[in-house]
Amino acid sequence: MHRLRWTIVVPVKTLIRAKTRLAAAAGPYRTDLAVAVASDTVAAALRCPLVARVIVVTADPVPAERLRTLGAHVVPDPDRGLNVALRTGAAEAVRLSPGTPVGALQADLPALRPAELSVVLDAALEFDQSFVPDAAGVGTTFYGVRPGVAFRPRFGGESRAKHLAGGAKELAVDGIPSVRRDVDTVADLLEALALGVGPATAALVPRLGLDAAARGHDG
Ligand SMILES: Nc1nc2c(ncn2[C@@H]2O[C@H](COP(=O)(O)OP(=O)(O)OP(=O)(O)O)[C@@H](O)[C@H]2O)c(=O)[nH]1
Ligand SMILES: C=C(OP(=O)(O)O)C(=O)O
Repeated sequence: MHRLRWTIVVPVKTLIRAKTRLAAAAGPYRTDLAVAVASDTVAAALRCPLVARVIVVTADPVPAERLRTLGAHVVPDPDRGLNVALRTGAAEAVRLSPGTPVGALQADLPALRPAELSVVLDAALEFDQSFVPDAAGVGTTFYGVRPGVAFRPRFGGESRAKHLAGGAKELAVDGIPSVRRDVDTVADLLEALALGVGPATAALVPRLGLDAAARGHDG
């Protein structure tokens, strides 16, 4: 059966405020790590056959340039919070390709597998609004809508409950660990490494103090 291809909106925080929970482990490489995980996320999304376009929303010129080079379309972030950034990206998606489904994907999924994203996007076409909970079962890593349905992301904090309350369908979570593995802490990063991260994150990992951090407070 013919399947619609998606526009995926990826929000990328200004680097000076990014990945603060990994600051102790990453030290001077904190901003490099934020760019690396976003690069691996965007590159994997662009390799997914059900993705027609990736729109990055950021106010920061450094990830903007890097992610544009990978093939993303970049739009400026109005800097009024994550959900405003996502709605800005979704409005651009509708402007560029009316009638296509639009999804929001967190930027910190360095183990993302294109085939697992395909499973999610295929399932998401069955529902007006749907989402994937993060690995902890508290937050959200993907939220999407069918063409013509209002795009109402509710990311931030306990967003799994917020998306359920907003009427979005929680998609089946089996077999998609790479879509759910967001990386906020050292423990998350170690789990992503066990799944297998993309090349940008893999290149940076030897420089991070992961062994010390895993033994210490943040693990
Ligand atoms: N464009 C944009 N992206 C945001 C904003 N706030 C958060 N994000 C993105 O949303 C996702 C989740 O962000 P957070 O967990 O809040 O922040 P983080 O930088 O990953 O980590 P912490 O600093 O440790 O909270 C990441 O993809 C961020 O890049 C925002 O105001 N604008
Ligand atoms: C913003 C969210 O994620 P994080 O856990 O990265 O803060 C969220 O899950 O809604």
